[in-house]
Amino acid sequence: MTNNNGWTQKSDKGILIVLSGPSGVGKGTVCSALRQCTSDLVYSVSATTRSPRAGEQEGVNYFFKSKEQFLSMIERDELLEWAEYVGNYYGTPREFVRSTLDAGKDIILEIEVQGALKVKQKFPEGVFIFLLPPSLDELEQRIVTRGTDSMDAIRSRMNAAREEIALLEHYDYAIVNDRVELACQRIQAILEAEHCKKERYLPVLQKWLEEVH
Ligand SMILES: Nc1nc2c(ncn2[C@@H]2O[C@H](COP(=O)(O)OP(=O)(O)O)[C@@H](O)[C@H]2O)c(=O)[nH]1
Ligand SMILES: Nc1ncnc2c1ncn2[C@@H]1O[C@H](COP(=O)(O)OP(=O)(O)O)[C@@H](O)[C@H]1O
Repeated sequence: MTNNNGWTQKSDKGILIVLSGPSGVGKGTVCSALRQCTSDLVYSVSATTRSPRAGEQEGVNYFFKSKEQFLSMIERDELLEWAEYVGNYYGTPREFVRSTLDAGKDIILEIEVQGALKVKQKFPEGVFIFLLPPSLDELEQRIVTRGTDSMDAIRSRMNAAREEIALLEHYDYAIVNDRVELACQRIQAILEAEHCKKERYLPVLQKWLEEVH
């Protein structure tokens, strides 16, 4: 469970966490598990032109948009970042991220690498986590088992996966999703550590430093 490092005075801004990783690695599964055990983490819901999969809900999994609607969101500068991925557009609504961070709450963005790099330019203080599969064979197996993609789409996603993993160096942390609960625990451990960074408590720590000098 994330905490506030035992201080009563909370750092003003929430932490922005970006979780990326190849299609099928288990980002969605790990995020759902995190949702259940980390109540104080807010999830950014993206806009996409991709069609809904069975069971996906508007406003919960994505805001499903036509290409025209998506392009006008770009034009109105409503997206913090956006990217084209395997033939569809995906983007992060900007206002929700801003208001969540301003309210002092942590927010997690589950987005692909190109978008993550754009976010890093705007929020270098964000925490960038890359989720890896135990192996590429296991990754392909997971996409096949999920049963949502055609053979062509699986090939495209595996090609995209290789390109994405090549950009791992831009991330702060690499986590292997061998078992969902372990991957979850690792992300929680990262959040705990980030909450203890001294930079987040400078006004409080300043008083301590004045007392000890
Ligand atoms: N740049 C960007 N990527 C996103 C966004 N939302 C989702 N994605 C990424 O788009 C990719 C495809 O997502 P999706 O079609 O749901 O497939 P899945 O991740 O294989 O289940 C994944 O890597 C997502 O993390 C977004 O708002 N911006
Ligand atoms: N640690 C894991 N071990 C085995 N299977 C997993 C694991 N994590 C996720 N999966 C399975 O892999 C498939 C892809 O997971 P999903 O969350 O849809 O990936 P992503 O959101 O990264 O595309 C799903 O069928 C899911 O149940």
